[in-house]
Amino acid sequence: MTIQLAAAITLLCAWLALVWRTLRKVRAARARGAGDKTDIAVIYASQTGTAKDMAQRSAEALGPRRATLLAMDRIGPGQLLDYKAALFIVSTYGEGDPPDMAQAFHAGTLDAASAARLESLDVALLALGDSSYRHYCGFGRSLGQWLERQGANFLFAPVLVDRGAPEALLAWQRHMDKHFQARVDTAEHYADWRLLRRRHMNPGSAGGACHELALEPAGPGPASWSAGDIAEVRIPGDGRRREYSIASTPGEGALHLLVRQHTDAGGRPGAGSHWLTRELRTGGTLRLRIRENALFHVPAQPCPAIFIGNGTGIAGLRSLLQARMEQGHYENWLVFGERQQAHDFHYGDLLRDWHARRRIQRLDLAFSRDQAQKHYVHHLLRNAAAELRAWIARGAIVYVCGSKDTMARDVDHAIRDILGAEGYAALLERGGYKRDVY
Ligand SMILES: Cc1cc2nc3c(=O)[nH]c(=O)nc-3n(C[C@H](O)[C@H](O)[C@H](O)COP(=O)(O)O)c2cc1C
Repeated sequence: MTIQLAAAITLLCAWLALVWRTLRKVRAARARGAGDKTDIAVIYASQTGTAKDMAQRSAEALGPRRATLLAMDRIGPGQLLDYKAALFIVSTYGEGDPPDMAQAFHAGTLDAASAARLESLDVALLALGDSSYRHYCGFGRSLGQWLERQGANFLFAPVLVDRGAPEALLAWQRHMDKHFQARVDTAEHYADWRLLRRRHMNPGSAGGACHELALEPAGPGPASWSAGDIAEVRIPGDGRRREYSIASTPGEGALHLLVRQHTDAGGRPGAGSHWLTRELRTGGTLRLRIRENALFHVPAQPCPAIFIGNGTGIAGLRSLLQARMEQGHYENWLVFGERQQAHDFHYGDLLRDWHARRRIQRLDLAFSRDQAQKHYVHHLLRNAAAELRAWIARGAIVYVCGSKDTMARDVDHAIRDILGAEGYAALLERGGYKRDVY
């Protein structure tokens, strides 16, 4: 064989290999449905919807041809290089932990050796948190450090947002404008809502007075929300927003909130709860917006559901139960705790009626001060361990709403003990454990 012929064959082989590789890439991209793939990924990790909302607004500003909006459980660290740029918008939970939807991504980043180097990736980070927590923006910061270690190119320094601070959101808006010519809407879209009625729910209680507020939009158009969503309320003359679980469904004709009067350490009334429960007059208006709490909605399918809560946590559970009634899904188990049955059994008549009519199959109540020995919801769960296992084996979803540092913590320990490490992990894995705790 002459040298020229050998060279020609080598060239032909190289060319064929190139054609084959290109075809394979195109086919793989088609298989991923990536024919219309965008350059920018807007990736969010959110528990109660704030980060998701800001991610949606950022993706909208970039436009669908440039940006793809992705929940963090839809992408792994290994797929980041499918994009030229990744914008991360994440919140922090627990003790500096990631939101539930970020657990798998987070686990992937802990194994730094296996993840790709990210030198070719432009990144930006918006971290939401609350500086009254010890690990302020803990997950956002550790994500930022990981991105840096992988060599990603930060377009601008991470932006940390303390309790929705408008200045920080404006900084994000400015950066997005400068680097992407995208104008993110950071305005808070509050609307006027009118107070229709207010009723005192727990006269004679040893705890703070609890009031139910019934509200309707003051402007035109029907209001819409899903059971489990959160109402953010602005109090006049006070920069901070207050968050309340919505206690009703739109089908009931009004938006209900359960507000407990708070007093600070010096016995002074809390500004927000005081204004809502005392100063706001019937017929008066307040500024409110609804935040979707997508991880705390009822399932569409008729699987069993267990609702666990204490105190004003009954608000979120009540709306979920009402939604279940509207769906005709009656395999419900409610575990509720408060202080005294005579004063603190919020929605007691309704809940007993649902129970009597088998709309709630099982109703377990713990009134801590009705007997000498303290009795709480986690005790009820431990006493019903076998049944809890059976419900969960049948695919039950567990909802927890109420106090984070006491009830939710103790309930979490009880559930772990009852299910064992494997059962607990499996419940998390299938998205069967939903919490709205504060
Ligand atoms: C139970 C709970 C735990 C939280 N833990 C932290 C924390 O450790 N560090 C922090 O900065 N913020 C913490 N936060 C505040 C949230 O990160 C903050 O409210 C954020 O805006 C929520 O965003 P999301 O709605 O997208 O989940 C916590 C909030 C809750 C309700």
